[in-house]
Order: sequence, then C-alpha cells, then structure tokens
Amino acid sequence: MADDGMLLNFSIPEAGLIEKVKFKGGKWKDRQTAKKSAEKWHNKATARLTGENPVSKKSTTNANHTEIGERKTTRQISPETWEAAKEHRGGERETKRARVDGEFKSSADFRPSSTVNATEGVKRTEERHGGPPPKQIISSLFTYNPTSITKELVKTDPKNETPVEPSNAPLDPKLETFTSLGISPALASHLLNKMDMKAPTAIQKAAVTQLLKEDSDAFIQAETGSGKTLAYLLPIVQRLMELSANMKKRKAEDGSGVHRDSGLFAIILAPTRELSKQIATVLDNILRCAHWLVAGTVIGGEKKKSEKARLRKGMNILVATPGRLADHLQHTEALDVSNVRWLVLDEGDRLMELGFEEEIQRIVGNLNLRMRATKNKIPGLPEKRTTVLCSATMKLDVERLGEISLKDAVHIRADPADKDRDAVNGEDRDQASFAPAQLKQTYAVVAPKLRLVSLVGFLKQAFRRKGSVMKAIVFISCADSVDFHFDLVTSRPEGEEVTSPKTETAEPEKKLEETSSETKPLEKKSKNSKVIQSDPTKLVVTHTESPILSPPTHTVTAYRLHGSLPQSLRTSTLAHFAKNKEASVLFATDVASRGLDLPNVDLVVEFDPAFARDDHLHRIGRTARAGRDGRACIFLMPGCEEGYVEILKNDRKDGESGVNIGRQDADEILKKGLQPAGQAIINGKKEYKTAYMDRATDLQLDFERWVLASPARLESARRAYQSHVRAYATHVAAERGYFDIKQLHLGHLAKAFALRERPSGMKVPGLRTGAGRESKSTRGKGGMPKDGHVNPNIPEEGAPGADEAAKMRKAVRSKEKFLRSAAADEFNLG
Ligand SMILES: Nc1ncnc2c1ncn2[C@@H]1O[C@H](COP(=O)(O)OP(=O)(O)OP(=O)(O)O)[C@@H](O)[C@H]1O
Repeated sequence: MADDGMLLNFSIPEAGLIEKVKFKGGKWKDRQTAKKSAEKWHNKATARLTGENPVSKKSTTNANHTEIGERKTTRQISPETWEAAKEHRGGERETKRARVDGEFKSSADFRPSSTVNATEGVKRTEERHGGPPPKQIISSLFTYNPTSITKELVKTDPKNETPVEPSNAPLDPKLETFTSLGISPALASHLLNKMDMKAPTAIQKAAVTQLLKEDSDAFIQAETGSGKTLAYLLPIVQRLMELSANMKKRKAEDGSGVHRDSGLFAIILAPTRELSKQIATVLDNILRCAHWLVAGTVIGGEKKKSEKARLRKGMNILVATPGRLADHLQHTEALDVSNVRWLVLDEGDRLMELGFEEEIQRIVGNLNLRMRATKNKIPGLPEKRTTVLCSATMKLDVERLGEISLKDAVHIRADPADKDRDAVNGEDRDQASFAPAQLKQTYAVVAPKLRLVSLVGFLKQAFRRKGSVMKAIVFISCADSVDFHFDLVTSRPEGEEVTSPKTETAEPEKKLEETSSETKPLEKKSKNSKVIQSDPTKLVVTHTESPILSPPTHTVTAYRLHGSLPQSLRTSTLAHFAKNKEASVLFATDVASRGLDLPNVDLVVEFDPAFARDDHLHRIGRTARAGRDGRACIFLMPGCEEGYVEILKNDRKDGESGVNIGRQDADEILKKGLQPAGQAIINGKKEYKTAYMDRATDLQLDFERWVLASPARLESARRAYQSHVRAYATHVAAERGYFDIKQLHLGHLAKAFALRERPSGMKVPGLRTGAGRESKSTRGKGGMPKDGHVNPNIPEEGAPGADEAAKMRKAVRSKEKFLRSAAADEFNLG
C-alpha cells in the first residue's frame, strides 16, 4: 500500500516477477555457471518481493556462519530449520533444534559406525556437563579463507629434471670397500653376506678411518639415514676383535681371547628405549661374526633385578639410556666400568633436549674416576678412553654436551668439502645440517578450515595406487591430536564389526587410563574432577585398518604412537609398523622423529610443522634413507606460515635455488584425493569441475556429525584442538615469525577438528597432563610466548583505521583469554 492511500492490486505472474534471462553462446560450462548464479539471484529477488524464505528454495552451499542447531544431511536447509534459525535469532517461540537423521547420504567414502544421531550425542553431552549445548557454527569450507602469498618456486618439467645424486647412499663398491678402511676381511664379508652391505657410506668411510687410526675423541655429524650407527659400531667391534686376537696370541691367563668376563669395554648411550633397542639389534647382527663378544642393554622398562643379573653375568658392550645407567653405576656393584675405553653418545641433541645433561655428567665423572683407579690393565687395551658424540644436527646444546664429554675432539663429516663450503657461505650455514639430496620435498598451502579434509584427501591420493606408497608417517604436534586423528580415520562404516584381525589391543598401564576404539570411545583421565575411565577391561587400540583411507583394491592400516602410550605398546606398535609389508600410515608425535630406522617409509607428512628446524630435519629424515628415494610434504597455512618455505630452501645443500621443492594447494589436493579420475556421472548428472568442493563439504559434515554423535568423541576433539593450539605457541623463538599464534584463526581452526563451537565457549574437563616441550621459563602465561610480539599491522587507538583495529585488538584479546584459560596444564607432546 502506498502512503498516499492508493491501493495497488495486482497478481504475481506464474513465471515470477523478474524475467529469467536465457544464456546463449560460449562454452556449455560457462552457460551452466551463469544460469545457476542467475537462478540463485532470481530466487532471492523474488523472495524479497514476496516475503518468502529464500533458502528453502535453493541449496545454500556457501551459507557462511549459519548459527543454527544442526544441518540436514544434504546441504539444503529445510523450512523447519529455517524457522528454527529465525527463532534462534530472536523469534517468539522457543528455539527448536533441527532434526538430524544420522544417515550419511552423500559421501561414498566415509560413513560413521554410530547409530546414535548427532542430536542425541549433543543431548548426552548436555546431561554430562549439566548445561545447554553450545551454539553450533556450521561454516562453509570454501569461503572466507585467507589467500596464499606464495607461488610455485621453480616450475620445471619433470622430464627435464636432472636426476639428483643421493647424498647418504653407500659409496661405489668398486672404489671403496670396508676392508680398504681397515675392517678385517671376516667382518667385511659378514657385512656383505649377512647384512647386505657392499660398501661403506661416506660418513662410515670418514669415521671408521679416523677411529681406527687414533684414540682421540670425535664428533660425528652427518645427515639422517647416512649410517651413523655403523660408523661408530664398526671401529669398536673391529678394535675388540683385534684385542681378542692379541690376547690369544699372548696366551693370556686361560689361553683364550676376549669373552664376556673379560670386562666391559664400550658403552653406548641413547636418549630413548626405542633407539637403544634399535642399536642393540644392529650390534647383535654384527656380533654374529664374533660370537665371543657379548652385548647387553640396560634401558629400564623391566625389573632392575633382572638387569643386575645380566650385568653380573658379564658383557663387553653395553647399550643404555642415561638415567638407567646412572642408577646402576650408583647401586649395582657388579657393574665395573674401569675397562671402558669407548663411550658413545648417540643422538646428542636429543640427549640434551630430554634433560640428560646431569646424568651424563655423572656418568662421565664416574668413568674418569674408575679408570684412574684401575691397576690391572689388559694388555693391548688403549690407555685412553675415546668418547664419540653423534648427531645429525648441530645445536648449541650439542656443543654444551661436547664440552662435558669431549676433549680435543675431531669433527668428522661425510664430505670434507663441507667445512670449506661453510666457511664461504658464512655463519648461518656454518655447521648446518641438510636433508638428503634425493628427498623430494613439497609444501601444501591449506587454510585452517580445510586442513582436516585436505589431510584425508592427501592420504587417500597417496595410497590410491597399490604399491605407490608403502608406508607413511604423519607428524602431529601433540598426543591428544594424534589420538583424535587416529580415531577419526579408523572409524568403521555403519554396522561393520569392530574387531578385526589387524587390531592390536593391550591393557592400559596404571598411568594411562584410556581407551580408544569405535565401540569403546575415547575417555580420558580428568585431572580436576577425577572422572576417570578406570575400567580395566577397556583397551587401547594402537593399530587397525582405516576404512576411509583404504581404496577398493587394498587395505591401509593406521597406527598411532605418542609418549603417553605405555612403553610396551609403543614398542610393539613400532615393531608391527616396521614389519608390515602392506600399506600403512603412522600418526605420531615427535617421539617417532629421532633416529628410528623404519624400513620402506616412502612418505613423511608434517601435518603440524615441527617446533624447530632441527626437529623438522629429523622428521623428514625418516624417509630417503641410505640412498633410497623418499617424499616429504609439510602443511602450511596461508599467510605468515608460508615464510617457512625459506627454511625448506635451507634444508638443501644447493641452498637458495629451491629446486626440488614443489607447491600444492588445498584445491589441488582435494581434487586429486576426493574427485575420481575422469568425468563421472552422479545421480544422472555429469560431475562438474567443482565436484570436489561438494565432496569435501560432505566429508567435513560427516566428520562433524561423527564427533557430535558421542560425548567422548566431542571431548576428544576439543582436547585435541586445545592441546594443538597450546603446542602451536611453543615454536622456537627464531621461528615464531612464521608460526605467530596471534595470526591463528581459532574459529577456522576448530573446524579442522570437526568442531562446531566457538573456541571461547569450549570446556575440556581434565586435559591430559604431561611434560611440555619448553621449560616454563621460556613460556609466558597461558602457554603464550613470553616475548609474544604485538601485531605491527594493528593501528593504535585514534589512528586511521582505528575502528577496525579495535575489533582486531578485541579478537586478539579474546584469543589470549582463550589460550590462558586452556593452558592450565602443560600440553602433552610426547
Ligand atoms: N654401508 C651401508 N650399506 C647399505 N645400507 C646401510 C649401510 N650403512 C647403513 N645402512 C642402512 O642405512 C639405514 C640408516 O642407518 P642409520 O640408522 O645408522 O642412520 P643414521 O645416520 O643413524 O640416521 P639418523 O640420523 O636418522 O639416526 C639403516 O637401514 C642401515 O641398515
């Protein structure tokens, strides 16, 4: 009705108020796109005129931040939902939550097993926490994402790429042999025939020559997978074999050579039990050609009594963890170290990182003291002890370890030219360590909202062709997040049996009261409320098949590994993963990054970038070992994180050129991983080029529903998210410019954990406790870096653009508040 009293009375034509345009000419695809957007606009405009609900007419794929109860399984919002949303925004009636049928209509790839629908899950959460469920935010995956600032560094045609010579491979057996380094023919033929080692690697050549020639201390530095273990073991075994032969010649006491009672001659210290066991296995393999030499381990994890009994029986080479050895030195009389002439500190930087400085000081002091007190010297035994420090990377704390343990040490490197090159390249690259040259590195630029689906897409693509990727390791920043991702990818389709022959379970140890399987969802210890899942029948699953990652042709097994798992489980999981000859993927924290020699790992994914460059080098070093090929991909978020490409360039000896560093973005990953090759016909329609977006959206919604369907999963997702954010704040100061916590979009990131809640309203009862990565002194309140810098892009109050700035400041403040509230405990990285 018009203001002047005139009454307008006309009917709406059937075709609508606004005439529809016909599109002619051009490509069919362009016409379709134009038609669709015109239709959308037409519906909206008609609805505005008629006062109808526009969304009920048309799909709302791009509806951003729809604060409503729950979305239907298809991406259309029903009239009831629309009503509910209207009421939610201040309508008169009581807010209704939209119904969800819990059915997975759209994704062929992923269907959760639970028959519990999302609304019931939320209700149960509500009962548990005694309050209304938090508002749900269902945002589109493909809108409001930050834009990337990097481009492909060097676009080379793969055909024109010159093959890169492996840098950690064994040398040419025609030119170099073990015997030419001074290794006895017996030992050399054992290496060849029983261990399939024809020639030494470059670091073995340098180290064996040096350590057989002189008794001076040494620092062995070489890239990952270059054979450092044999580089220090071979000279020790060779020298002991010579000692034994000499004793036989001299007809010592009982006329025999070295045997287990002759004394302990060498100690090898490694930072973890896993590594110690690995070294002990290599040593046992070598000693098969010198069976009179006996090796043993003291690494904890078993009763000290049995370790003492072994020490009493006698051994010539001991592999130990520092804590346990220091303990035995103090309390086990049978442990006589007066004859120890070789001390090896393997993975030196990790020994320091794990805080073994004091123990190592005690051990070195003890060895010095007992050596001086020795009266009965064995003829042929060196006068002086040789200490060898080993590391793939060189950090300040390795230098400190060197100060404690080494005297006038020789620096042994694989390529003697490295020193000269360092001198030319200046301080930054001095003593730098590099990734193996043959390793192919890529980085994936993925916005926070797209991280979860992109990871799944990436892995699906990697395992698509049988035999293309045998084993992959996905590095994740913290234990909670490992658990979440493992549980998600191992969820079973509806109605399928949970128990599978590939599922390994174990009773949890006292410290870890948790369970993680589809039927027995993740429930964890609550620190504050003591709501503890202490049912001893609950089991921990560490490996099982992953339906979502398995292509139709074969099965992919998923594993998980982190420091909060009981030692026995960690060991058996690693052993199982190492032996598995089928496609498998290990989700792990940095506990799997150092020294572990897992065969046939073709791909390393750094889903969460490492806390420091050295850790990154160790992680990617799990592949491309001993001259073999390997691939590594790091996920970076658009923006400041992309600056990390500089670090990737520095991984390479060739430096700045950036050759061999490829770039991918989320669209590319999703297209390859989720969209089948060729053009498919779905529901009678030809798939169009953005089909991957629909698939990704469906997958994301499936994940979100999976999380919502059980209170335990919801809790696990929240815990993973919060631990992840706190871990993010602990990147080393030098790299915080790339990983700036203040630039992190917490809301978007929540979507990567399949959460639909605001970060500020998230409550996690009883986060897992555990040692944080950095000491308290290096972290400020709430896990924020002490030197957390202020974003220079935010103008001061009163300055131009101050309104926007005020909003940004508010966002930053609430982010900090969230971090503080979430950081009551240390996050668990182990
Ligand atoms: N001379 C050789 N010929 C063939 N293979 C070898 C040789 N030396 C070592 N290897 C193999 O190379 C792999 C890596 O060896 P090792 O674990 O000692 O490397 P590393 O330098 O200690 O690596 P990291 O720094 O990651 O600990 C092992 O599988 C080992 O069997």
